[in-house]
Amino acid sequence: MPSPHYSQEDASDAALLDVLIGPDPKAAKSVFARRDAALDPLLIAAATASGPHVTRNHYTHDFFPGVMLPRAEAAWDWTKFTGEDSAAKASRKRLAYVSRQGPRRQRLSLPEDGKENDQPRETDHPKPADKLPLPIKKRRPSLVSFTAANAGANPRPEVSANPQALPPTPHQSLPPVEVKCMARTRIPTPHGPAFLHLYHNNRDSKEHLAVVIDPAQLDETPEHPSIAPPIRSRSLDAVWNENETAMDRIIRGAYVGRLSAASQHPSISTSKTTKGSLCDNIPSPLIRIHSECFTGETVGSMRCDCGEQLDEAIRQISLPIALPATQSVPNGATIPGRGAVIYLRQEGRGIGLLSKIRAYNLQDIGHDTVTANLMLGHGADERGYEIAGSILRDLGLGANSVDPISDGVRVLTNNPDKVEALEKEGIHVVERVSMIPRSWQKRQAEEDVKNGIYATLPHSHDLKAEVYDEGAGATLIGGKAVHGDDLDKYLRTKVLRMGHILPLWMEEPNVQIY
Ligand SMILES: Nc1nc2c(ncn2[C@@H]2O[C@H](COP(=O)(O)OP(=O)(O)OP(=O)(O)O)[C@@H](O)[C@H]2O)c(=O)[nH]1
Repeated sequence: MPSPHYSQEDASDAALLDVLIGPDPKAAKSVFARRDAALDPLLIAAATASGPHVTRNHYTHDFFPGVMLPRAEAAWDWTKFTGEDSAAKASRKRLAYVSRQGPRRQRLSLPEDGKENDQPRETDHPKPADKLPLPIKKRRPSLVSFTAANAGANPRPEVSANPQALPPTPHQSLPPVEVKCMARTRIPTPHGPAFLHLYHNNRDSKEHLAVVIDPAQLDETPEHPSIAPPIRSRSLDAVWNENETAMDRIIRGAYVGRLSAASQHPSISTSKTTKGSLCDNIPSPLIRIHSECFTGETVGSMRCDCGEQLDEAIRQISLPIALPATQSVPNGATIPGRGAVIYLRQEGRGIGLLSKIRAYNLQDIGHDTVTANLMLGHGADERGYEIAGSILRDLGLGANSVDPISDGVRVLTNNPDKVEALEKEGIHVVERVSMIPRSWQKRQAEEDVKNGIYATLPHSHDLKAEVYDEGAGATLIGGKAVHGDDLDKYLRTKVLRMGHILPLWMEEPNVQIY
């Protein structure tokens, strides 16, 4: 019964509500009354209060959108359902979509009741440089280490259904990282052929990659394995389901040798069958853990050395390896270079491209790369290497892999933290190989010539003459050396503030660090 102070319109609304939520007259005779009646008002309220015009932050707007506004008309022209003609439509009062909230700028600067998103974010108001905490590296929570039992050829990375089964970890909510290579294909590069592997994982939704350099695999057949054991993905070569066909395996890249119209050999599911005849004295595979850098690798930015480093890593890994004479290879041998670049999608040292772009602007007004990150509320370095560890294990490159193909790896990096992180993942680092910027190598060589150490530039060693040539912005794969003031400042900061191991031989006194 409507309350006596209701208007007539209210009363009709109340009557409608009553019809919608009141007891069903037919059901009234039944033994069971409607049990969902109490929910109906909630459902109606939810249905009417949501819709394409309502967002989480705009729930206090009038819930009926401006259906008559020109912009909304095409989508919400209800007159065509009511048979209203255009004159009647034009004479009808045009509804306007009116917000009862204050302007966003006002709400952000004057948080009323601590509602989410009403608080200014740290990135909106960078901290002054002199109020910053120490540059402690903020990393993603470290993950539990893999065991031989759970590493290797998992057909599908899955979260364990039984949390009891997980080994104890300070972050109980995180399952162990599992990766699965979804596809592999041959990529010809300026430095030689590579195999690109695309990985999925159970930790983030990013597609991390492995560029495997092992061209000996191209000449391999099941009957004629190569001298060094091939670097292959266990999860890719696994049998994914009992119905998979040879063509399924070929399409995802689980094949042996070189794929062509005339040659298609699906791989066999265990790496043992494709394992080459182990030769002693084969150096451990050379690897690099590389973090995505859109600006350096795609745009050719000379603010950092990332593009050059990616190119240089692929180049160095592709260099042929001379094997000394041993019992198994009495005359010695030269085998193609072998190793991998694990390409992690952790742009901007893990802070993302948006924040990195903001950080660049802070750098332009005088802050270095570390300070800029801190001012934006980020850590100096927010990267993690657990996924890299899992990918290396999947490729048989960790001592704790299922069926490892080497005892350890040689790592191309100047960053000691990376070495430490890999060791924590159970990947044995037998050697750290420095990544000296090409322009520094050239300058060093010129110094040596000046000092009479060489008569000419020492182009005879592994760096080809043309690689020395500085090409502005030539940081892309197959490019030359990159050089510039911004880059020098960046490199100096990495050495002086981030502990990267590089000789600052070209140090000039009085150069301000940015
Ligand atoms: N936040 C931020 N990230 C940057 C900047 N310049 C490059 N990066 C990112 O830094 C990452 C590469 O890290 P670096 O610190 O250059 O080198 P590293 O990988 O730690 O060490 P190396 O193995 O020796 O190359 C990439 O993800 C780049 O996008 C910068 O100015 N600010």
